[in-house]
Amino acid sequence: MSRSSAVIVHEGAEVLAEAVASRLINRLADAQAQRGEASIVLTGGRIAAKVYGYVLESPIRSVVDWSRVDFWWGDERFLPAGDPERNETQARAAFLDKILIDPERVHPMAASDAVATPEEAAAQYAAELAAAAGGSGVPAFDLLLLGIGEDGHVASLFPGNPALDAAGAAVGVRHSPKPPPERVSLTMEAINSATAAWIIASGSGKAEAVDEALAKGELPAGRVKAAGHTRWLVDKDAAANLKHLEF
Ligand SMILES: O=C1O[C@H](COP(=O)(O)O)[C@@H](O)[C@H](O)[C@H]1O
Repeated sequence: MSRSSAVIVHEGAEVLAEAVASRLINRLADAQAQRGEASIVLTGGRIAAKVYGYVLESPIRSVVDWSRVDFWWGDERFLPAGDPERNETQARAAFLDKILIDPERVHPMAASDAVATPEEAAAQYAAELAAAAGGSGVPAFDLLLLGIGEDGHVASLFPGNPALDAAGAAVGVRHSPKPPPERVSLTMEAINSATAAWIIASGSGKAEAVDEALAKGELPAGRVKAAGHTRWLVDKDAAANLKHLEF
């Protein structure tokens, strides 16, 4: 599989979210056409919530058999189950609780009322990933979604945090500059093993991070290079500093 990367600029946040939702549905439908099942890694954040809303409302939603999709998470805030700040809670409220899925195929990261530490949650997640991959490593995700922070973080891999260079599939994160301080994340290695990684960025607050990551390959976001393709799906505000692009 050869790695490729591209940037696709959209008019605004709503167009971006609707377009990503359509792409996502088609990507999963194609995977199911080939293998009978599909897998997706979900992300948290504001634009992701919009995307999930558009998936739910999409007229083509039924081209995917959602009961044969495995749902994983790229990162999680280490908080009690059901906490509104958990990425799992957000995705369930936005679409998972409203479509026909197989609960056995939903793989949330452990909550802080289930395990004692983010490291324990990460170890448990790595074991679940390895089991799904047939014994070790991570499954070849058909699609991995990522938001990007103003500081260029992806998943819960923050600039300068030791978790950024962690080995293995998942890592416990401490001292996150963005609350809550304790989190769980896929490692960069696991992220980059995905068949497709899409970084979704909306708004002027993300413009600097998008530019630094793309132009200089810096920041955690600049290290995302999926095994198959990497797509930067952005709106005009987030792309505003990309001087080499005309749009
Ligand atoms: O904390 C997180 O932030 C990022 C980006 O969120 P946004 O609201 O600024 O778009 C998100 O991608 C990540 O999953 C989440 O845990």
